[in-house]
Amino acid sequence: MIVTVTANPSLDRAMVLDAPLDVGAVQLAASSREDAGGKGINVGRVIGAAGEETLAVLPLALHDPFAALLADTGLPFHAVPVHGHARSNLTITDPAGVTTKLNLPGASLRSGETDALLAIIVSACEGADWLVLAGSLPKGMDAGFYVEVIAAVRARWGETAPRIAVDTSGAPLRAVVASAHPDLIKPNEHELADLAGVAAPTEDLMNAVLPIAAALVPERVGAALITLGGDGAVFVDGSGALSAPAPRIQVASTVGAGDSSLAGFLLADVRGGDPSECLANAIRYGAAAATLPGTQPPTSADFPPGEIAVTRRANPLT
Ligand SMILES: Nc1ncnc2c1ncn2[C@@H]1O[C@H](COP(=O)(O)OP(=O)(O)O)[C@@H](O)[C@H]1O
Ligand SMILES: O=P(O)(O)OC[C@H]1O[C@](O)(COP(=O)(O)O)[C@@H](O)[C@@H]1O
Repeated sequence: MIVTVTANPSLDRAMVLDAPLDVGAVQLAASSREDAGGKGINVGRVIGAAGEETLAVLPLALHDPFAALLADTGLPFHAVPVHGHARSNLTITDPAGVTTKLNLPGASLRSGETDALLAIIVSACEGADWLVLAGSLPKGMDAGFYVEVIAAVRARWGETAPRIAVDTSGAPLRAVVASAHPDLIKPNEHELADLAGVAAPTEDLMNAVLPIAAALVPERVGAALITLGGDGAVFVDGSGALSAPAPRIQVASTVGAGDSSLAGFLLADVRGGDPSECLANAIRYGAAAATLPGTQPPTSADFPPGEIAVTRRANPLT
């Protein structure tokens, strides 16, 4: 079972343009769709669509229009009652597949609501294989919330605690890496560079991120899956490093591609795959997500054709 946490869910509105985005002009969009989004929800939807057991934990206000969209997904969820409505995030995709994302900070949680969220996450982890802590934290929430969650889950479940994957950025990611030793992190190249305090690489992404990721593993994190958009992904764990290029695809919307990669990785892992199979599945799912409009969960029917070539890499630090 894979439990996902989305502390800051988002009603994702995706607009498709039939001409490049003209900043400052009035422009007619060709189409639009709305999805119940947020990183943990997206991960859970992919896992559920693949037939594996999953539970999404999230804060949700009574009468929030987000609830109807979430119910439509069929994703099993446990909602913690809160006052603030889910934010809306806007994505604009042009004919070349260039995606512009405008994300809101999300409504603050009151302190009792944060405590309730923490308690529900801990109890939801009973018997789980993985706990996925994904996305930003709502405005005003302490950047150490995920650290607190990880400590509480491990204290409650001890030897039987799930492995913990974290897909976040900025201060919450720094806090987790500084003190919580997650089993897996999934930054992209920008989030990894920000974490390491270096400029984000702009070329030769695989070779650029390998030493940055390797410096974190295994002292600070058990493993790192670094996704690189159309350049593929890199995986580093205690036994070494792997890389795989992304297939060439027709991009519809890259929203949810990173979440789908993480879901693909975890799906292969819970089905007994080795790191190479997990990385290949991450690439397949990420690329499949990018071919779908909006934030839709891909399935194996959406996989791009062909094999994913995984390469074992020399340790860049030796
Ligand atoms: N333009 C693209 N072409 C092919 N695959 C892509 C493309 N963009 C994303 N992907 C796939 O999705 C994965 C995750 O994308 P990425 O943009 O790195 O995630 P994030 O949304 O977290 O930044 C990539 O590793 C790749 O497999
Ligand atoms: O929580 P954050 O970091 O603000 O991101 C939320 C947004 O990211 C998404 O989860 C998509 O994430 P990815 O494109 O990185 O896979 C959207 O559904 C949501 O609008």
